[in-house]
Amino acid sequence: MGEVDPAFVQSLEHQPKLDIIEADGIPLIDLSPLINSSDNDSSLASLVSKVINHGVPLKYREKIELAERKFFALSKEEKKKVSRGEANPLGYYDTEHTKNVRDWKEVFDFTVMNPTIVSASHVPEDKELREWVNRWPQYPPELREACEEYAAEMEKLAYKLLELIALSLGLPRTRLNGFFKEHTSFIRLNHYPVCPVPELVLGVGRHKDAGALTILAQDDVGGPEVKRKTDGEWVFVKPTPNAYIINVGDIIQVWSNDKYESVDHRVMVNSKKERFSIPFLLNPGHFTWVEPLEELTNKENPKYKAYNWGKFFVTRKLSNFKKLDVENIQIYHFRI
Ligand SMILES: O=C(O)CCC(=O)C(=O)O
Ligand SMILES: [Fe+2]
Repeated sequence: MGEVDPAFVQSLEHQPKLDIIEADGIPLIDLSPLINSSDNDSSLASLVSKVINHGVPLKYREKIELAERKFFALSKEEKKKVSRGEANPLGYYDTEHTKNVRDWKEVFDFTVMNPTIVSASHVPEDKELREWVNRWPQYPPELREACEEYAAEMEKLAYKLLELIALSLGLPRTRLNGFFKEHTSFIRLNHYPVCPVPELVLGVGRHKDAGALTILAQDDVGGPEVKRKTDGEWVFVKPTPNAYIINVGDIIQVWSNDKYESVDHRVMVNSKKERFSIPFLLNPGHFTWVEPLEELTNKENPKYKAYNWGKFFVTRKLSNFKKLDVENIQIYHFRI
C-alpha cells in the first residue's frame, strides 16, 4: 500500500480511477460582451463552466500564484507560525478532513473582508458574534498585497457572475447582490504535494461547495473531477490556461429552488507533480437566512426550509477541523 497514513485512505468506493475520463460539454463562457456592456442578458445555464475574457488582469493571478508557491515552499515550522485555530480558522492548515477522510493537501485561508463578522458558535440560541482577522506570514512579504489585490478582482468578477445568474433565473440583474453586503467570502490557497499513492487518496474528497459560487484558478497540472449527472461517473476537468472554473454552490441551489444544482466534485492528486489552486468562495453575510426566493416558488412549493448562513458556515468549519463519526451539515437536512 505504500507509506501513507491510513487517515488519508479513501474507502474502496471513493478511490479515484487513474485512467481518467475527460469531461466534454463543460461550457466555455466568454464574458467579454458582459464586461464591455452594461445591459447584456446572456445566461449561465450550467452547474460547472469555464469563463474566459473575464476581465481579471493576468498580472494579479500571476502575482498571487508566485507568492503562493513561495509560501508553501517554506518549512512546516515556518508555515505553522500562521496556523489557523478553532476560534479564528484563518491561516495555514494541513489536516482538513472532507467527509471524515483526511485530504492530501495543505491550505492557507484568508477572508475578503477584514475583519469578517461571523457567528461565535454553531449553537442556534447563541447570538454572539466573532471577528475573524486575517493572519499574514512574514515570508514572502509580498503575499499579503498579492492576496488583497487578487481578492478585489475576484469580488468584481463574482458580482458579474451573480448578476448573470439572476438574469438567467428571470430576476432583476441585482436581485442577489444585497445578500453580500457584509459577505463572509474567503480565498483558499491550495497546495497538493506529490503523492506516492494517488489511487488511494484524494486532494479533496467529494463535496459540494456550501456557499453561493466558487471561482477557481488552477495551474496546468489538473486534478478536479466532477460527477456526471447522467451516469454518476467522475469526469476530469481539463485545465484551460487563464480560464476560471465556476461552480454553482448550495446557496444558489436553494435560492433557485433547485433550478440550479450545486455540483459534486473532488480533487485527484498526482504521483509526479505537485499542484496549486486558488478557489474564491463567494458567501453571503452571516445574518442571511437562506431560502428559496419567493419569485421562484409560486409561494406554494419551496423545497427548503430557511437556514441561517452564519450558523451553517460555522458548523461546517467546526467539522472540517476533526474527524467526526457523522456527516457534517448539508442543505438536504433542510429539504422539505
Ligand atoms: O483545488 C481544486 O481544484 C478545488 C478545490 C475545492 O474544490 C475546494 O476548495 O472547494
Ligand atoms: Fe470545492
